[in-house]
Amino acid sequence: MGRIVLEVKDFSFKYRQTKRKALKKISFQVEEGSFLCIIGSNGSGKSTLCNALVGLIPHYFAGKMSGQVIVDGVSTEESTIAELSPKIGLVFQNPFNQLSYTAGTVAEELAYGLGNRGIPREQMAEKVDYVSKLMRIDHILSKNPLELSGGQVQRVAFGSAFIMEPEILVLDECTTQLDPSGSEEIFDIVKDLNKKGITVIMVDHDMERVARCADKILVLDQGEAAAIDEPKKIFGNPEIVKRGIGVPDYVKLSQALKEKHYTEREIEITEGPTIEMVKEVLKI
Ligand SMILES: Nc1ncnc2c1ncn2[C@@H]1O[C@H](COP(=O)(O)OP(=O)(O)OP(=O)(O)O)[C@@H](O)[C@H]1O
Repeated sequence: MGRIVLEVKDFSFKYRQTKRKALKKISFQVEEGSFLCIIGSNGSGKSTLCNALVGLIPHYFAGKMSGQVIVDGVSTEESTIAELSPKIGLVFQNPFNQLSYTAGTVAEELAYGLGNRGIPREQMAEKVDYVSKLMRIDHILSKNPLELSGGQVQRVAFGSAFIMEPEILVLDECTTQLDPSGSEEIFDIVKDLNKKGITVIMVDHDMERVARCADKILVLDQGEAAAIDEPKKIFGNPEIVKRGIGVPDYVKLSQALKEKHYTEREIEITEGPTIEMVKEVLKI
């Protein structure tokens, strides 16, 4: 087992304005360099958990919390957001929430966090150049961030989180404004970053993608952690699948085949990670 970079211990949170707890006694650990996907139906607490992981809870959102989130050995409650930012960064679900609203250009927007960290100008320019090329926004560096399309803002939002080079990147449904090919492009970047050693925690509704990317999946259900396990265990477990989460097509396929009593010998299976999951569902 690898080094634990993030630990959530018995964590509960209730927003000040609501009666119901948004998160209830959540506990899990994340290994360095792994890829955790968080899934669950609307309102199950996914964004709240993201806010807690990066310290926005308790430092920004008012409410009642108990338990702990420990990032790289340090409790988020006892650190400031600025102290946490080299360790863990969030790409917001709504990319407009990521904008500083003080930068006049995309280049300034990307450099905003670096400026706060006191990075020298020359180094800043190099980082802006690298990240803008990676995110394919180098052609809009001189534009006003408020005049961009939703998809462009999403790329800028991602770039401004990534430019801070956090050890853990938390992505809360970060491609909702992008078309399918733009979305896949961002996920390819995310997978690449993960291969280079960055720990990724990603909220996503696309179960095919979740099954493809995740080392582990955390299922949230009405603020509770219903399960945390490998994709094939999650999608192969009918009890978990009942909890309002979508199911990848190959799981539906393997379940249909199972009902018709097909066996492995009768199905011509090509290679790929999903085959393991088909087998898990078929128990073959
Ligand atoms: N800023 C807030 N103030 C008060 N209550 C909030 C706030 N954000 C979320 N909640 C409440 O917390 C609960 C969990 O919401 P959350 O947004 O974390 O769920 P989610 O799983 O991310 O949903 P979705 O899939 O729709 O994004 C909901 O009952 C929601 O109304």
